[in-house]
Order: sequence, then C-alpha cells, then structure tokens
Amino acid sequence: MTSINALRKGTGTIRGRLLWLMAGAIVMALLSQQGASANVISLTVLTVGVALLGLPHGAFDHLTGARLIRYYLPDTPYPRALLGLFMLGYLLLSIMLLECWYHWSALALILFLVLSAAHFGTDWRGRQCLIHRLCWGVLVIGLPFVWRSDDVTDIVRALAVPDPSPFIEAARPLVALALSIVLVGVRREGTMFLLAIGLLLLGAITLNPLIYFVCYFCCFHSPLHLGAIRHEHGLTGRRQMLAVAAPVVLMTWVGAGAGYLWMSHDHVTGALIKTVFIGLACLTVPHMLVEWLGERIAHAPVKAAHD
Ligand SMILES: CC1=C(/C=C/C(C)=C/C=C/C(C)=C/C=C/C=C(C)/C=C/C=C(C)/C=C/C2=C(C)CCCC2(C)C)C(C)(C)CCC1
Ligand SMILES: [Fe+2]
Repeated sequence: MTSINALRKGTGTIRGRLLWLMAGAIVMALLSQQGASANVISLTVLTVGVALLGLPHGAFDHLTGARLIRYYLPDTPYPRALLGLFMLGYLLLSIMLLECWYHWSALALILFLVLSAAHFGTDWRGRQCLIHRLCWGVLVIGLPFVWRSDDVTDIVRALAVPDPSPFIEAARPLVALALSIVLVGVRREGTMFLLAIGLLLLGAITLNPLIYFVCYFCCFHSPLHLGAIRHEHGLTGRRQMLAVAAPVVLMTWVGAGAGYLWMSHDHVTGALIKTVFIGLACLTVPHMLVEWLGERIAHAPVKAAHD
C-alpha cells in the first residue's frame, strides 16, 4: 500500500479524525493569537476545556470499579457498599497526593510528569510498541519544556516548585532521545503516528503551553478514551453517558472549587493554574491505577458465581 493510501485509511479511523480535530484547534488558536505567552484567555480556555471536555473521561472510573468488583468478588452480597468503598479509596488516594504536593512539590511534580508520560502513551495502545508509546508520552510533555521554556518556567513556579531549571535541563536530552527513537523507526511506525508527532511539534513550538495542552488533552486524549469507555461499557446514547458521568463530574467540580478557595490567597492566575494542574495530578494516580486494573480484566470473561 502506498503511503498516501495508508494515510487516507489512517485518517478515517477514530485517531485520524481526532488528529484532524487537534489540527483544527491548533490553527484556530494560532488565528486567535494564542502563540504569545499565556493570558486571561488561555487560562479561561484551559479551565473550561479541562472541566467540560477533559474531566469527563475520568468520570467513568467508577464503572470500571464496579466491573473489578464483579470480576474479583462475583459472590459478594454487598456490591453497592463495595463500590462506595472503592470511590472512597479513590478520593482518599487523591487527597493523599494533594498532601504530598503540599510538602514535597518538586518530588510530586517529577512523579506527575513521569506518570503522565506513561498515561499519555496509552493513546497508542494496540497500535505502537511500548517504547514508541513511551516516546509519545515524553514528547507530549517534554516539547513545551524545550521550546517554550520561559512560559513553562512561570507555570512550574506557579505550581509551588521554586526552581524549575532542573526540569527544563532534563527535558532537552529526553526529548532528543524520544525524537531520535521515533525517527529511526520511521518506516515501521506508520504515517499517521509521524503526522501526529509533527502536529505535537507544531503545537508546542507555536502555541503557549496552556493552549497546547488544551489542544492535545481535550481534542485527542480525552475523546479517544471516552470512545473506548463507551465501547467497553456498552454505553450507546449521549444521554446515558451524561447520566453516568454527570454526578461524578459535579462532585469533582465541587472538590476543585474547594481547592481553588483554599489556594485563593494566591494571585488568581496562580490559584487557577494550581487548581487545574495539581488537581489533575491528584486524579492521575487513581485514574491510571483503575485504567491499568481495568485493562487487565478487559478481555477476560466475567467469572461465573460459585466457580
Ligand atoms: C471516579 C471518582 C471520582 C472522579 C474522578 C475523576 C473525574 C477523574 C478524572 C481524571 C482525570 C481527568 C485525569 C487526568 C489526567 C491528566 C493528566 C495526566 C495531565 C497531565 C498534564 C501535564 C503533565 C502537564 C504538563 C505541563 C506542565 C506541568 C507545564 C506546562 C507544560 C505542560 C502543559 C506540558 C471522584 C474523585 C469524584 C470520587 C471517587 C470516584
Ligand atoms: Fe486519561
């Protein structure tokens, strides 16, 4: 198959369509001058985008929790109580991580970045080998650290990490390594993957990091996972999805609101950046854990009771 044909076929898939969406978002952001440093508009787009389009993909984690309970404890007479415990555990783990950020912010940021790279790597699960998936994750996060280091320095300082320079310095060799690995395997990876990396590079170089993150997170990562969740849990209609996710999203908004008030002694910009990124960091660990456990049992048949 010629590479043009392969590309045509690739762009018809869900990832292909989402890449078009991301490309459209990057172009729109450039036309509305979001290339310059972050401002009120970028911060508003980040907050609204994450709250409305990003958060919901984690708001189905309790469905995976219910599936885990059915799989590991098929005979339990208390499935609802166990689901309640699962949700409480999820919440407590997030609060524990918030506490860690408060005491050891630099360490917490390292953990967040490493886990995020691994998590974003799952966007190519089933399409790319592990090493290429990890390179994708490193590029998603590392590119703005290399090309927009001044903007990233300000954001990282706002996240209560006083010295961002080690992060900026570490990003250069990591990004160079990830790009080399991807380029060396250029023939095997497929045209769509390379196109996606080109798009990341374009976004990271031309846009401010907040808008770049929205373009990737809200136009690619979150809808891709929502599609997978829909398929996995057999949720057919939008209404059904809304009914499942809305209460959890509302609870998360309340939590984020409380976090914002707690940090509002800070300047508004700082408090919002903290709420969004530290909030996402706290949700990342339980979200990844649930996704990983869910993936382990996804293809296994549900154990019959009394087997
Ligand atoms: C179920 C449940 C819940 C909910 C949950 C949710 C809703 C989740 C979500 C989740 C999610 C939603 C997740 C996410 C994730 C994200 C991430 C992972 C991100 C990352 C990012 C980053 C890493 C960044 C970076 C940076 C910086 C830092 C600077 C500048 C540049 C950039 C941007 C690159 C609750 C709690 C209510 C309760 C219980 C149960
Ligand atoms: Fe995710």
